[in-house]
Amino acid sequence: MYNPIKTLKTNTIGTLNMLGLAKRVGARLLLASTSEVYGDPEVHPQSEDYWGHVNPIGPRACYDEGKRVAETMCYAYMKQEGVEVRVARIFNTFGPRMHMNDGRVVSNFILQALQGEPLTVYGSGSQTRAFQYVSDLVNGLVALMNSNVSSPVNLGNPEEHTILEFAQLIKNLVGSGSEIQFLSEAQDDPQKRKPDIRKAKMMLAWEPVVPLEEGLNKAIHYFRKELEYQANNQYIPKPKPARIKKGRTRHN
Ligand SMILES: O=C(O)[C@H]1O[C@H](OP(=O)(O)OP(=O)(O)OC[C@H]2O[C@@H](n3ccc(=O)[nH]c3=O)[C@H](O)[C@@H]2O)[C@H](O)[C@@H](O)[C@@H]1O
Repeated sequence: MYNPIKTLKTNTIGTLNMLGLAKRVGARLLLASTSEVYGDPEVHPQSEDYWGHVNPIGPRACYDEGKRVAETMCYAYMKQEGVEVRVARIFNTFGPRMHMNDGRVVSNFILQALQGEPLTVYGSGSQTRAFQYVSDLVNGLVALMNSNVSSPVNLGNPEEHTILEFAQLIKNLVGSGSEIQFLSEAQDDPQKRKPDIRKAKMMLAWEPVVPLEEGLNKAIHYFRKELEYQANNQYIPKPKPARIKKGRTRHN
């Protein structure tokens, strides 16, 4: 996490401000919550009624607890002030136009594979994740906002892989000769994660439709183009033309 305190402020004060605004203008509020509210789960797959297993003082705490209190605030405003809320618990998502260098696994592995660098697996790589393509998520968010479901809903793709399998898959799709490098494991890294999406299926008639490989190929295509663009286009800042007042000459 780049800036834990700003992360905490955005999730708490930011959500509080938005709930206040929603109350004033009578808007329906969508909270982009996260699978991280389940922490390092002791229940698998994770359904919405699981309360989670979060270390409140660990390195992920400002994000996880920030999102948990954001959910708490949503339901306080709903009960006390009648604000309409929709809460999506978003599981790992990827796709074109994701940030190249945010350090998450999809962007890291694709960039490493494209550049012939080692793919950095933290720990043994036996931890699991399930990745959904961005357009599936967007369809789920639209369905949720248009529904009358005010309780939290998981949005994710239940196809689960180990991180090592995932590294090998990306390496193959890129056609890369990169090695796989094992680094020390991340502290408090959730060991298993997979959404139970029965609620979204039943109440929103939603489920992911984009197969993992198809989505990854689109993301790889995007990253390849970005790298080419960056290699061919150095950004050279041009000074703004001096604004000279009429009738007066500027002497520097
Ligand atoms: O989408 C989610 O639910 C959450 O996913 C991420 O958390 P995380 O699942 O840990 O995502 P990554 O940082 O992409 O890591 C996934 C796994 O890959 C591993 N990893 C990551 C990067 C890397 O270079 N190598 C590597 O092995 C991590 O240790 C972890 O086990 C984000 O940090 C959260 O913002 C988000 O809410």
